[in-house]
Amino acid sequence: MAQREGQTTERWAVWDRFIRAGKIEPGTLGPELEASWRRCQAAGVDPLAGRSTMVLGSAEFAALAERKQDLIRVAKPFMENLYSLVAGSSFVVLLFDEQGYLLEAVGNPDRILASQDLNLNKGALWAEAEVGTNGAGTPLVLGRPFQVSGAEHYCQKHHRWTCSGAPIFDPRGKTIGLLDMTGPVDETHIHTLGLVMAAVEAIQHELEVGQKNRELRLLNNRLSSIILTVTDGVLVLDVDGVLDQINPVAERLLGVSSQQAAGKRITELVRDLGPIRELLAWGREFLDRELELTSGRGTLQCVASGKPILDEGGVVKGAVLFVNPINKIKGLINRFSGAQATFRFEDILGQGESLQRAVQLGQLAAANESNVLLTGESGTGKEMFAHAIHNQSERRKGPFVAINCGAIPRELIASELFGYQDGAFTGAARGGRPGKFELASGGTLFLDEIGDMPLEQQIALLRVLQDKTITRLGGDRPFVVDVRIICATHKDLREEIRKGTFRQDLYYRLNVSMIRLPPLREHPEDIPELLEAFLHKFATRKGVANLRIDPGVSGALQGYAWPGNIREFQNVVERMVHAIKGEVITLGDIPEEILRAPDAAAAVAAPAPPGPARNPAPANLREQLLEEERAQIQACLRASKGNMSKAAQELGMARNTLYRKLQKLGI
Ligand SMILES: Nc1ncnc2c1ncn2[C@@H]1O[C@H](COP(=O)(O)OP(=O)(O)OP(=O)(O)O)[C@@H](O)[C@H]1O
Repeated sequence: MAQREGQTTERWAVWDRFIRAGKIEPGTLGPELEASWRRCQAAGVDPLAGRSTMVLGSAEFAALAERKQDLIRVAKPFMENLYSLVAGSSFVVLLFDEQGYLLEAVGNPDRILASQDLNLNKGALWAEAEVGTNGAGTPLVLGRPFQVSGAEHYCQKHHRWTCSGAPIFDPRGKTIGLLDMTGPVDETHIHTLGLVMAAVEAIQHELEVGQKNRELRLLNNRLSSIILTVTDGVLVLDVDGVLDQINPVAERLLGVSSQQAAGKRITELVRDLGPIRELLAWGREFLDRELELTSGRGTLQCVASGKPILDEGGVVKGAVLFVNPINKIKGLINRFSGAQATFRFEDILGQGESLQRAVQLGQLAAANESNVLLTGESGTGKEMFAHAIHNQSERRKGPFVAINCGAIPRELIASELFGYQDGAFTGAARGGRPGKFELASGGTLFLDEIGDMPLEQQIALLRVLQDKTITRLGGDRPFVVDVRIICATHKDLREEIRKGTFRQDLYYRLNVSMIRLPPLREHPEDIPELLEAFLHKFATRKGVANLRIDPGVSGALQGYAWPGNIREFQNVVERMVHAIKGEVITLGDIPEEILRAPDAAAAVAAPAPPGPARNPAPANLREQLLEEERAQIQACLRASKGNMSKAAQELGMARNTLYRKLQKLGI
């Protein structure tokens, strides 16, 4: 005690010398204290005062306390704990904010301080520049724990105290407050600062845990809302394969609520457990594997991906499965691969009898489920009919999948049609792949160029048509498929049967409804309508309005045999629209090769459709054109019963021009 008093007196002498003469003998004061005193001096702190004059009003303090509520809530129990160690003494435990405003006090500050009226109240500022070197303001300036005892305080009125303060930091190292223990100077003990530091450590830890908990709650909320809103079925498993949680989509797929599912084993729900076992045992994730889920409504084929849940050490703690019914995937594939029927019967142009007969048969076929065989030359509209039949059938909401049997290498047809299992052959995609039959399930499969299908695939196709099941290449289980077949061919299948390249039994299976599409040369009466429609289509695309057709153009086109049928016709019209300069399509715009063709030349010379056979009557082009013009004018004159004005108007020319032409053409 005598030694401490001695120290106090000595310190007081140092202080006194400094206050009076601004001098400190070397080695008589620690460097932090010396620097602090000099700061106080420079700030003009009155060494004889020491009363806080910066006190927050009640509203300001309420706002500050609200901002600091987390700190106060967490620190308070630790302050009480600290106080309990010195209860009965005159110590107080004080909590400040990062600027030095007093936030909270435990113990009774008045007992040692009130008599001095120093304003150690909540909301009072105890920064160094306000009340000189002290156990709150100075550690805040230093940024580390610090003890100020007796005459180490810059203001004399504080010389009766000992203050031990330690700043409180947030996890990123930012000062957020300060904890201080203040008591009578004669009870100064270096351990007091240690106690304060330990309490600060605990407060910081608690704040960090609170922050982490808040972050975890937020993360958990985010994850929950993702799981609740994703369109995949999500199943969360523990490491033993027991369901922890499922999302609403999985509830629908499995036909059970999340509560009913919790606790179930995945073994009760999935047939082929291979990938899930590896996932839970080794954390080996998998992507887009096919799984069969046993739901309340039976077996559901799904595509699933699995991810392990790992702890920090990389140990598997569970797994998440994302599942989608395979039909949904197929629907998406079909949508984005264009596997949709675009045409309807309304899009099929032509009122000619032969075409209309085909349309009627097509509409009949759409009304039932029987297989359809479309025959006809290339470009006659077989695929268009297949679309239209699908779109008018009960299956219109299902997929329309087309495959051209003539365009796929023979050895790939089977895998294209029936799909294959994982590892079925070298080069097969991992996880296997569904075939067109599976993709078309619930809809229509259009087998184009069926006449080109190799015999061995014809046998397989026949089997599918009989059993309504398919087995993937390399697979051992047959799947039920619900597919309507529409076939098309430009070949004469009876002839192919005779040659032995097409199976008769398959022919009868497919040929339940046979629709023959006439070649265009058999319905040239539809050419004006087709011409009008295609011209309009391509002119609109080109941005040309009011495109007109010269008389005679239709007739010339009607005369050509169109071996490529409506497709060829459409292409020619497109070329003509691209080539024209003005707004009128004239005979001169028709491509040479069409006008030169024997049939067209004959038609121009004597435009009298229809009929498949034409007399070839080659003539030079100029003469043909003149002949055509002559025929048109004569027809107009007949129609107007010799009325020149009416005929000229009909022909789109002035009366004088018509007279001139009559003369020139010798009419
Ligand atoms: N009656 C029609 N009305 C309008 N456009 C048609 C008509 N018939 C065919 N087309 C058009 O002709 C083109 C060829 O038709 P589509 O592909 O259906 O013929 P296809 O008989 O299946 O030919 P291929 O045997 O060569 O595959 C398409 O652009 C189609 O839109």
